[in-house]
Amino acid sequence: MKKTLSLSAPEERGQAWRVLRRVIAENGRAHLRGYAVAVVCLVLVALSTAFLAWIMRDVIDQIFVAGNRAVLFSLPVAVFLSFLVRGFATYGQGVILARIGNDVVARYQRRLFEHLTSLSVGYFNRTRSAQLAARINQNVSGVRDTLNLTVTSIARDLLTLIFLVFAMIWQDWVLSLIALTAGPPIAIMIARLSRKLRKATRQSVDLNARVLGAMQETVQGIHVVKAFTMEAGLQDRTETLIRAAEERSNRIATITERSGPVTETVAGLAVAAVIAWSGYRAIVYGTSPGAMFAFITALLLAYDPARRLARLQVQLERALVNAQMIYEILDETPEQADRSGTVPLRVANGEVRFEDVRFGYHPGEPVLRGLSFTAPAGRTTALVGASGGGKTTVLALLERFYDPEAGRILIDGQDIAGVQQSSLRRQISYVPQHPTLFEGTIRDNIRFGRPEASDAEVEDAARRAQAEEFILAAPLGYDTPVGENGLTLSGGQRQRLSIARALLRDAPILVLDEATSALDSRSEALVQRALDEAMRERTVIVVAHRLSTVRHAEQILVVDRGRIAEHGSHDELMARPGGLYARLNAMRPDTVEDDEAQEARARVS
Ligand SMILES: Nc1ncnc2c1ncn2[C@@H]1O[C@H](COP(=O)(O)OP(=O)(O)OP(=O)(O)O)[C@@H](O)[C@H]1O
Repeated sequence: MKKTLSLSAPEERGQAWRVLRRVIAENGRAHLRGYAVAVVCLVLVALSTAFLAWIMRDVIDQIFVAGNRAVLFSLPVAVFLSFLVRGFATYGQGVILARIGNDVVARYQRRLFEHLTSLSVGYFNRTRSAQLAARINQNVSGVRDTLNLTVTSIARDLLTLIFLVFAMIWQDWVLSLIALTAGPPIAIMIARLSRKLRKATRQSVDLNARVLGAMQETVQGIHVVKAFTMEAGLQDRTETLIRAAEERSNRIATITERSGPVTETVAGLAVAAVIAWSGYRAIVYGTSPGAMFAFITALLLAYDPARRLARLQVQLERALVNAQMIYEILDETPEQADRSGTVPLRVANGEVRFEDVRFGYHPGEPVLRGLSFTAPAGRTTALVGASGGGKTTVLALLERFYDPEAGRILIDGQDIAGVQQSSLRRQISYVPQHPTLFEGTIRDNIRFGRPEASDAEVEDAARRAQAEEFILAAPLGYDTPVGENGLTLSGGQRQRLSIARALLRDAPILVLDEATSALDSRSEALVQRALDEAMRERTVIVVAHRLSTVRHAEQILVVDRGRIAEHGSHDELMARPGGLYARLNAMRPDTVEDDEAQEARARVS
């Protein structure tokens, strides 16, 4: 954003033209026919308007001066007909342009949605999601306006103006010259206003996006807001934003409206000069009043489209800023895009290998510092270690949410950087720490695991994930809609749905980030049973928080500051006195005995 603001004026203008050309190139062709009809309508509007000015000469000279009865019927009918044409043509262009505009909005929404889903996780880390949605919402309408304003301004106002200027020159070229002196000062003024408007528009969109984003985040986190009595504090912070957004909107309105007084003043001067000069000629040389009347009618009629063109230029400027902001999102390239020549991943056993992997989310802040391990096929590998050591990051790299800076990640000997991402992710079931539920029914949410799965398969997965009992107890069973973020479900229930989704996927590799939040013992036991089912006969890499998961893992890796500090089975690692694992275990609030007691409780329930 800063880059754009610091551009020099000609560069900015060049950029605005490029955006305009791009919007037209990308959308114009699909609507060529619609635009052609709209242009015909607009030309009719322009012609009928110019015709009205033209006919005024005969109205004055023939009816009022010459008293010609023969035209008393034909001239009013001609005036009426031109109004009729103008009315229908205005309706036609209005409806057609609105429809095209709506289609353009829909196209950009589709494009943006598709593009956003293709962008890397890193992009969303850098962007506040609520603000992104608000920004898109505001800017998409800008693209629609860019196209429609261009068509309307060129086809209706510019043509009307050209026709009227011809009518004026035809009537009296000296008077036309006087009238046209108003043009250059207005053009210079508009150019200056446009520059100011570009900056204000960008700031306004950003501020409004922050206001809407703040509201959305507050609604989403309403429990925390209330629990921490954050209402007043949040209101204060939002109030600052709202006030800044209001101030920007006022500024935009002031700049936009500033074209009014200047246009009026300059145009008023030109009209006054025309009246003075033509009046003088009528009085001194006795020129026909009809010619003068026709000229002044043309001049007054030209005034409206000229004023609209001046305003349109200003509005177009705003729309182009909006369009440019949309392109800034659309031009964002996915960091993990498939390279050319990638092949599908073929998994035979499902062995996962990290070779000297180095990675950091930000330059100069390494998170993984040469991490190597092998997760044997069909076995469970548990990652344990102090918070912030990089365990979740290991899972994220395996899913290829990010690419390592150095080192390789191999699945059955194939470097995941060289395989198609979709094929990689199809071979992995992912159970995140915080399960996400989407708008739709319980069945829909499980089916995301494998969209082509039958109802019976969905239900089987739910049963194996220990979720069937609460699903059947829900009002509509599997067809019960889940609230936004699954608010109607408990934490444990959400986790079990998330596990059911992974079970349905039935991939050879299971990546599991165990929830740290404590569940009650019955729920915990049910989740554990669901996990045991999910982990059977697969390669499992689990960030383990439950002691039972750790103890049952064939291999435990202790991750410490981005490296594997120790590895082995639970018993092997416990046997190392003073070892990191032994120390970590000593710090755990739940001891092995507790864990066993918990398992016993689970068996009872
Ligand atoms: N999306 C991100 N952007 C920037 N830094 C991140 C991101 N995710 C994690 N980090 C940083 O990377 C480091 C490792 O985080 P990671 O989540 O992998 O640790 P962890 O071992 O899983 O911790 P925990 O047990 O608390 O979940 C931390 O210092 C964290 O601040």
